[in-house]
Amino acid sequence: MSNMEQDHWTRVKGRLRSSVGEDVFSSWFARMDLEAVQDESVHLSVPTRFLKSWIQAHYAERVLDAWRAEMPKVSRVDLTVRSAMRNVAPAKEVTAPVEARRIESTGNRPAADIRSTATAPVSASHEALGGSPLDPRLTFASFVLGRANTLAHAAARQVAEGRRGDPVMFNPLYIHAGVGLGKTHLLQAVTWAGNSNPERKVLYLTAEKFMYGFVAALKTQTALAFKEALRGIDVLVIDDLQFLQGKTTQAEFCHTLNALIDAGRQVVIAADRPPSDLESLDERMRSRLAGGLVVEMSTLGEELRLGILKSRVAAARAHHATFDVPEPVLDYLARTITHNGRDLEGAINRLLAHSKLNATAVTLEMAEREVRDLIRPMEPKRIKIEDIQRVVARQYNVSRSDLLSSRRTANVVRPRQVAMYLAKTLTLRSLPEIGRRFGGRDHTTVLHAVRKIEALVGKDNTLQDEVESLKRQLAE
Ligand SMILES: Nc1ncnc2c1ncn2[C@@H]1O[C@H](COP(=O)(O)OP(=O)(O)OP(=O)(O)O)[C@@H](O)[C@H]1O
Repeated sequence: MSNMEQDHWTRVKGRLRSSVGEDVFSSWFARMDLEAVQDESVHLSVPTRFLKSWIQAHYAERVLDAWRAEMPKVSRVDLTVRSAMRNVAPAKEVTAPVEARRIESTGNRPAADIRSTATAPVSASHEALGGSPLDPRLTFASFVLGRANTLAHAAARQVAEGRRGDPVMFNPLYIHAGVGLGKTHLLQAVTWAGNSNPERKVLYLTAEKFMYGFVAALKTQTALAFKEALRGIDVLVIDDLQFLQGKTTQAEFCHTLNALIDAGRQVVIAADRPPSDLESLDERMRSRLAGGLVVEMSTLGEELRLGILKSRVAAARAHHATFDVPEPVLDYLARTITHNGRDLEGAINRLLAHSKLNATAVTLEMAEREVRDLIRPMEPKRIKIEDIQRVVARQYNVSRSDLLSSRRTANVVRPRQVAMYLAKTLTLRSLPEIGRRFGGRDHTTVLHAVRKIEALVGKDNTLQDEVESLKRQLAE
């Protein structure tokens, strides 16, 4: 690779860093390498499939924009997985991405490596069907109930307790929530409980396992057997659906889902967003997913956080009888570690490690010191395109369907352009996706709107005030 290409690459990284911020950059782009620049194509590589699919789903356009700003002739960016090119280790690759995600998303090894290592026998049928590994601790018994998850829990229980041949009440059951709010816990609880009935077969697969299991099966010509196996089960549980990538895999997923639902089998799905936001799936698929019961688990309230902490302490005490965390310390942790369940678990693991290794009792002072980095500022609210359309429609006194319609009168055109501009600047959605969400418009229409409002905001104080006010309303 020439020095000039290396210079370009350094500058592209600089652009990416300033466009996404240091944290995002170091999480997703720090391990990205430039392989080659050929004519109009740039070849980049990353070390894991997980990074590849994440970058493709969330940052493809930004990477391309950064290259275009540097080298206008670039029209495409190809992303490959380094390990896959240099060494083939299929068994590892299936599980590695999940591990990577767990660690990257917390910056804190989940186990703190002192959690219980006891493994209950995994259901034979689950194993035989090639299900993803199950954590024996993630059961209904250890799932703490609160306002955030009552409905999801009730629906999950209902599915788990169903019997072969029972009419299926809601299909699919689709649970969505932000990172670390208990989706995997609930789905694995369904799997454990469902498989405790010898009559039923419940299969838990991460979307990655579905993808790689399926792709591997295709390569070894056993796709039919894989599909048959899937169809022979009573409940299919799919975790992290947002990672389902690739046209063939998605088409297969749709066939499997349709076949199962039509045959009266239950499907349970979890993802980090509602079906309507799963951009990479086609419209028919999204509506099929939304056609059962869609339940959101919201952020963990303080009481629920306290409950989770207490259950973690109780679980730790089963192996470390002298371990104790005084009430005021638990209250302090529940009040300050607001982010997700994984951080709560990490906090208890650290206190346990510290008190064991130093043979000291847990105090408030120790807790404050040990968990300092888990206390994060509140993340800005994730803004949805629907929210933007609602707030803009209200401000300009038009209806949301006006914004999505083909009407071209001035009182509708300007609000529509403002809404598109906000969708581009406040969300990570791509131009084609925004176009689709605004009544199926072309991406060039969105680009035109974004540029127009960008230019006007610089000159027109009234519009600038309106846009600022909309941003404030959306942040509330
Ligand atoms: N209601 C709850 N009761 C008990 N533990 C919980 C609860 N909610 C979350 N946790 C714990 O928080 C941790 C993270 O939860 P989990 O892995 O289920 O999150 P997730 O929503 O699947 O996250 P991701 O989006 O990263 O996959 C786990 O240790 C889990 O046991």
